[in-house]
Amino acid sequence: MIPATGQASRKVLAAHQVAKTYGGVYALRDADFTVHSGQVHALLGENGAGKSTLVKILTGVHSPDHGKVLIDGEPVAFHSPLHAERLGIHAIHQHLALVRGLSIVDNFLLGRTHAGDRAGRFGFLDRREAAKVAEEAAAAVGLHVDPFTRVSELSLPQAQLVQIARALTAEAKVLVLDEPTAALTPADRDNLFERLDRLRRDGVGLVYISHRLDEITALCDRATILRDGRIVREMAKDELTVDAMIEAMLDRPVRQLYPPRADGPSGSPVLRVEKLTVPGQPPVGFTVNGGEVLGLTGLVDAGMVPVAEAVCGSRRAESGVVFVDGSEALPRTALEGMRHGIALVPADRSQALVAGLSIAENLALTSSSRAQLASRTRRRFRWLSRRRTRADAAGVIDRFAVDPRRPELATGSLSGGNQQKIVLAKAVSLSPRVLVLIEPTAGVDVGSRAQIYRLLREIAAQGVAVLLVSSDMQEVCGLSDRVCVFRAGAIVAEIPGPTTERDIMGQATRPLAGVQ
Ligand SMILES: Nc1ncnc2c1ncn2[C@@H]1O[C@H](COP(=O)(O)OP(=O)(O)OP(=O)(O)O)[C@@H](O)[C@H]1O
Repeated sequence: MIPATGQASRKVLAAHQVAKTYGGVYALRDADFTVHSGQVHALLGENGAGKSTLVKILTGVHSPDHGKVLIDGEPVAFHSPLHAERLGIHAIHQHLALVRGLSIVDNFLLGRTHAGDRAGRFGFLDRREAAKVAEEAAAAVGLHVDPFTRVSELSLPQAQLVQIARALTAEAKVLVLDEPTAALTPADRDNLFERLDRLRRDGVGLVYISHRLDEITALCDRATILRDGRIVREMAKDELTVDAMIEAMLDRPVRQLYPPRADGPSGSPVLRVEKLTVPGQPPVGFTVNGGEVLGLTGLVDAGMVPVAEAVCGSRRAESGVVFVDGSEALPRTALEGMRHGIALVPADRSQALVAGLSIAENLALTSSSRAQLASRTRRRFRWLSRRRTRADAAGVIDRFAVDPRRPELATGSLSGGNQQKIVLAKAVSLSPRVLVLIEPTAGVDVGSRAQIYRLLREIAAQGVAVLLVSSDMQEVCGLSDRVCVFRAGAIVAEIPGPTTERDIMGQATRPLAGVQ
């Protein structure tokens, strides 16, 4: 295939017969993969298939156990990701790869301050010039902040935008993007795609990982499919339909992504939020009935996340009241929230998991009461408790299709999507009256997403009030019974029944006249 600029496509980066094991288990084997200049190459596969492992080898995060990496046909051994960057290989990883204690501009400058560096713009240390570049690059992806702000003061989506902006200013031969749109609104995503298209036309080779398959169809020139650590198929652009990609990844079709909504009216109000005020936002109120899924959505930082966090107690509200089943329940901590029957699936999965503990141990740490119960039981019947914990975990692994199916594995060693399934399972195991989910399927593969959506419907059908906060508008439309659209911290519209992305965006971007 010839890039749009007319120059011939070159093999800029390649993996040849690459293999990687973790603790003796293959995450990747016999992988041959080539990135061409001027093309967008998708890497597809279920959670745990080996995509991130391949990307980490191609970008200097890990060394392969076998095989080699080649740049422009020459073998290369990266010492570190910064070494790979200096050779023109840049990446936006699924996890945040910024230094949280440093400002945005200092993160932009990291590794780019050497004379003769490929990132020529930062070939000398001029913070003011770098700040200007950082500010412009951030604005171009929809983030308007002071470039001297520390990353630790940003929200997770904002920090992800910084990561994207930093990579886009690099003079890259190859840019690898692992789930870059998880935190983006459709408008920001379109903006990013335009930038990526420009990079493609300039001859940059792009590797793109996403579980949002419509993005692959829109953007990619070819795809490589991984299953259980092996490359099982290559697909050309004209084969990249959503159904064909699902079959290639899962080896089975997914009949229906979103389960049918409940028939008839939902139950009585379970969650009632009145005049809830979080710092810098106007008071808001809404109700969620038992059996109902209420979607909260809007543009990035439209204010729905702080509101949802205040409902759960993971963020302090300034004022307002929250009722669960008619009892006053404005929690001041997440633990208080759990005691009132409110469970949270947070956006940042690292908040909800102890990476060094096993799947079974993380699941056992769900609530103070359960933890106390477990420790009491553990003291008296240590062997029984461990057996029960393992058996509980095995049940969760089956129900949520966690891979690998080994309760004793540390959650830190799971792939991103599988970690997310454990976070969700922890919240569900509390038997909550109100389940609050923030970006619940970011990084989760399409087969597992279908299972999770079915589970959420089942949970709602048991009379639970489900509050879904998501920037994936397809998900909001597919799953919600009703949608509240946020803008500048206020609810600007409540849309009953099935709705469309277009309706939501119309409300999310409407001028603010009349809204406090
Ligand atoms: N640091 C690690 N230690 C042990 N095992 C690991 C580690 N990182 C990954 N693995 C294992 O390697 C396999 C491949 O994981 P990888 O992260 O490459 O999958 P992935 O295709 O990127 O999945 P996802 O879509 O969920 O991000 C998984 O079984 C995972 O549990």
